[in-house]
Amino acid sequence: MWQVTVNSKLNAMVELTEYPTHPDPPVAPALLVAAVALIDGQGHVLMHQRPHSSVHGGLWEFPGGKVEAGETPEAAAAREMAEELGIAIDPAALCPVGFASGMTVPSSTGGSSRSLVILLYAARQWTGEPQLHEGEAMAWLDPHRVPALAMPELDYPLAAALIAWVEKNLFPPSVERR
Ligand SMILES: Nc1nc2c([nH]c(=O)n2[C@H]2C[C@H](O)[C@@H](COP(=O)(O)OP(=O)(O)OP(=O)(O)O)O2)c(=O)[nH]1
Repeated sequence: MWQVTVNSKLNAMVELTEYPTHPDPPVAPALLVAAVALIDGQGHVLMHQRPHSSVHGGLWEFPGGKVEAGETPEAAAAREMAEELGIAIDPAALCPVGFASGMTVPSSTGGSSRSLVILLYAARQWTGEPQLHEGEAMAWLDPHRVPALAMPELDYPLAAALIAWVEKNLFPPSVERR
């Protein structure tokens, strides 16, 4: 009788271990976004207003976008600068400033929310004059004014990281001022 009880408990444990009856739902990998704080000779940062038709439409952001499969975040940031602003930027000239992590807002077409990580880089060297290709507007601002903008939630910690970064003048000496 004792043996039978032990065996049935063991069987139950094996069953629980090998055949979970309530598996966790699959979790989509985090969406990785690379964004850039372009800093001009006056120490102003370029902020970009998202297209009204997009997620967070009309809010201000650091220009950038999703890292695509097979791309490094730096290469993605450089590609987005060309697509959104028409400037060429050397991925090696991007300096990491900080990151923010949260969840995406569900899309208006019904997509569900997923994990989102935004990497913020700073740059003060690029080729060409930034022009508006996709957004509603752009503006050069003292970084201390950025937190007063209407932005997606994750941009507030990114703005705080940028302010701390510029106050400490953390650009490596090799990255020359524009
Ligand atoms: N680029 C950028 N995206 C941001 C910021 N803050 C923030 O929450 N996001 C979110 C909005 C989106 O969920 C996601 C980036 O999407 P995106 O629409 O800019 O990316 P993308 O250019 O690759 O867009 P698409 O080609 O898929 O249309 O990150 C920010 O400061 N810059």
